[in-house]
Amino acid sequence: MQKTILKTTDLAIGYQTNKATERIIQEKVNIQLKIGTLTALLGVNGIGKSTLLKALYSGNHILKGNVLLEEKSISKYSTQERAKYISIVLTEKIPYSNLSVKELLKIGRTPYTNWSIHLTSEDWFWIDKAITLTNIEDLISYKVSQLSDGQLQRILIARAIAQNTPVIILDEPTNHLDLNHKVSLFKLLKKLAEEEDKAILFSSHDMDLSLQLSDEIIVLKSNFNIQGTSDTLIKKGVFDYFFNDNNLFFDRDQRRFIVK
Ligand SMILES: Nc1ncnc2c1ncn2[C@@H]1O[C@H](COP(=O)(O)OP(=O)(O)OP(=O)(O)O)[C@@H](O)[C@H]1O
Repeated sequence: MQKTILKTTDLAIGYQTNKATERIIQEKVNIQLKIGTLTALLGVNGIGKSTLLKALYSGNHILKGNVLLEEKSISKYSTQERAKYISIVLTEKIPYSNLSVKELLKIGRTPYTNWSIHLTSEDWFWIDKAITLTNIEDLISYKVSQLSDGQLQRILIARAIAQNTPVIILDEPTNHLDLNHKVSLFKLLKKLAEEEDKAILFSSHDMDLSLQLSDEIIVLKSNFNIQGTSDTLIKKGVFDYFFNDNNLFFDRDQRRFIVK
């Protein structure tokens, strides 16, 4: 039985639009992230995936309920303490473009080095491991500003691996990658989850690959959320009306969407 490291309890997420008004994006969200498990977060544009990911790693945008990391409320962790548990890979452009790739990877170790310039052998161990696992040896001396979007994506994932946290959260990690790199990234994340005992959660619009390669899937719909294996969710018909579009049909046998 895999250990649950992060879970939500009747979580409602959203935004304070003005002093008196809250805009609820999702509510009654009860999900779990388990060690050794690769979990995909799926849902149509604007349904609340990024908002949920932010709530999970930072405690922001929580309107009701709780996010529990190791049974303790996420808001009770200091930023530094939390960074030893959760690393995050976001889609937004990063403000480090003058750094070299190696310097960016060193930033992954700051929860342990406290911004000291002296890295220990353990710090170097994790940086080297991240470089090897993500296959970025040839990019190490590049400046971040010289990277393509797809290369930057891999470097940011390497930084998260260097941070060596039990939980890794990624917001649309495959969105700049070609099919070949998408598949190798999915396989890398799966390997990391299984062999390094990590709980990995990523949001994605790559439905077919997510259904094929994830251990668990969380689906957000309007006023509804559900978690399970892809087999369970397919059998329950969760994907049948996913897009609310008559041109798109989910073929349960082929486990993929087909354009009519
Ligand atoms: N700062 C904000 N204030 C108010 N509403 C916001 C804010 N940021 C996002 N939203 C709204 O929250 C909803 C969910 O947005 P979110 O970015 O979480 O969706 P998403 O599922 O990640 O979408 P996508 O797949 O398009 O990236 C959207 O309706 C969006 O307009």
